[in-house]
Amino acid sequence: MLQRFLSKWRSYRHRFVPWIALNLNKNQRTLRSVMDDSLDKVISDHVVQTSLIQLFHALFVSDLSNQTEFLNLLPENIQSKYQNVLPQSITETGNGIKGNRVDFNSGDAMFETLGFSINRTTSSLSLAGRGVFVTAGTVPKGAVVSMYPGSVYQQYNPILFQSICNPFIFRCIDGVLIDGNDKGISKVIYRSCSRRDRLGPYKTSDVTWLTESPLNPLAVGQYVNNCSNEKAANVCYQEFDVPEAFPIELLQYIPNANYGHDVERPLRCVVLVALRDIENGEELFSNYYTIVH
Ligand SMILES: C[S@@+](CC[C@H](N)C(=O)[O-])C[C@H]1O[C@@H](n2cnc3c(N)ncnc32)[C@H](O)[C@@H]1O
Repeated sequence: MLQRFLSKWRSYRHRFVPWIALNLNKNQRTLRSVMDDSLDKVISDHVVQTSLIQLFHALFVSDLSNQTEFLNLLPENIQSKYQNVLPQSITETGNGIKGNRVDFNSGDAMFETLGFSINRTTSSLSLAGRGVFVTAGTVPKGAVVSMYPGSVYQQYNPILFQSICNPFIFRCIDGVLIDGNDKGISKVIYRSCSRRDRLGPYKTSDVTWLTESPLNPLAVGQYVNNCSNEKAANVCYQEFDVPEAFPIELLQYIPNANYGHDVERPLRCVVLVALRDIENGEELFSNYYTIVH
């Protein structure tokens, strides 16, 4: 009996630990099955990376006047990438760049770059709290539509206290956990890990997903609700490890930070990918269970 339970438990590689524990025998029709770990990804890492860089670049450029101090500290070859896109209110002084505040709207940057916007509001499911909706444009099939923010725990990191009554613990296919709770102890831990990992003046992660107005508008994926028999999944989760070559000036929009200070592998992110075209006004639904056979 115990053996059967353990083997079933191990085959649930993905998603929400407490939710799965409570619903193991319910709603079998909402299970997602993949035949092998390697078949879990529906788009390539290259496509994920290109799409994130495209959006983060737009966020950086539309906020350039607030980035001047940071930009001035970057190597010249990186600074020169932004010379052509400096807004008019920014004036060059020698090698450095000085500027006045320009209005910054990350939602606009998202719409202009990706062709859609998303936001959190009351779910269309009763008693499900908030959910994430497409609020402008259409999300094309295969697009990165959201990111799952939070502290990243390796299998050997302790997470007991943070996980008590916490519905936001996401389990990756390899057992890495991401705590996307924006309240309580989870919030305090994320802030301190993010601050710890700064490379001098360079932020390596974003903390604004802990607020109602994240700088990176994709970083609301922890609010996506589970599909049901009536509402099929229109997005799925996919792991993405941030490569070393990721532009340093854009790391500030990554909504994840390692819990441990000595992690030797690349930073884990999780993105949500559209399984079909998703129209303006539709709520995003994922699949909280994935079975790997
Ligand atoms: C990761 S959170 C999602 C965000 C949540 N809706 C909120 O506003 O905090 C997971 C929790 O959302 C709720 N939830 C998700 N999908 C649901 C569904 N299909 N029906 C009812 N509740 C759901 C459950 O309370 C679950 O523990």
